[in-house]
Amino acid sequence: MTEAIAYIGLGTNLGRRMAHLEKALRRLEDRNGVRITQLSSVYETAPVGYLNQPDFLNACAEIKTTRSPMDLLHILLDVEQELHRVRRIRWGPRTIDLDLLLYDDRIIQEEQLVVPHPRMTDRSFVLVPLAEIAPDVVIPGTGQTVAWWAEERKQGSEVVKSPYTLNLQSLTAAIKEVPEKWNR
Ligand SMILES: Nc1ncnc2c1ncn2[C@@H]1O[C@H](COP(=O)(O)OP(=O)(O)OP(=O)(O)O)[C@@H](O)[C@H]1O
Ligand SMILES: Nc1nc2c(c(=O)[nH]1)N=C(CO)CN2
Repeated sequence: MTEAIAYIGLGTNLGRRMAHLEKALRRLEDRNGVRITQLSSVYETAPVGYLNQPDFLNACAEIKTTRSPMDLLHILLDVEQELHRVRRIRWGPRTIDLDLLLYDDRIIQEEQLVVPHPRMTDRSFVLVPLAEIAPDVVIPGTGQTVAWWAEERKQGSEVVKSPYTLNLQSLTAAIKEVPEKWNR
C-alpha cells in the first residue's frame, strides 16, 4: 500500500519532559501503519498563548503511514491519553501535546481535524524544528515552504536548541542520563 508522509509536532512542559517525548514516539512507532522516518532536534521554548507556565520542549517528527488523516489523529489522541494528558486550560501546561501538522499536500477542514494545523505558520516552536526535517515542503494553501515560514517568524522568538537528541535507533535509550534540567 502506498504511504503518505505526515508531520507531527510534539510539545511537553510538565514532569520528565525528555521522557515524555521519547515515550510518545515509541507509542507511535508501535502502531500499525505508522513508521517514524525522521526526527528533529529538541528545542526548549518559551510558552506562547498562556504565559504563566513552564518552558516547553518541542520537536517534530516525519511519519510514513498507511493510515488516513482521521485515523492518525485518533492515534495521536490515544497516545496523549496513554501519557495521562489532562486538559485543563486552553494552551496551558501538558505532559504531551501531539499535533498533526501536515499530511501529504492535503487540505482538510473537518470539525475534528484541520490540516495544515491552523496555527502552525504562527509558531516558531513548530516551524524551527520542522524546517530541520522538511525545509522544502510547501505548506498547502500558503504557497510557501516550511523554511520560508521559519525565517518569516524567527524574529523575537525564544526557541533554543537543547543539547539532547531523540534517536530513532534508540528511543528507549538512557532516559535517566538526561540531566534534571531537561528531564524535570
Ligand atoms: N491538525 C490537528 N492536530 C491535532 N488536533 C487537531 C487538529 N485539528 C483539529 N484538532 C482538534 O483539536 C483538538 C485538540 O486540541 P488541543 O486541546 O490539543 O489544543 P491545544 O493543543 O491546546 O491547542 P492548539 O490546537 O493551538 O495546539 C483535538 O481534539 C482535535 O480534534
Ligand atoms: N512554547 C510553546 N508554547 C505553547 C505550546 C508549545 O508546544 N510550545 N503549545 C501550546 C498549546 O498548543 C501553547 N503554547
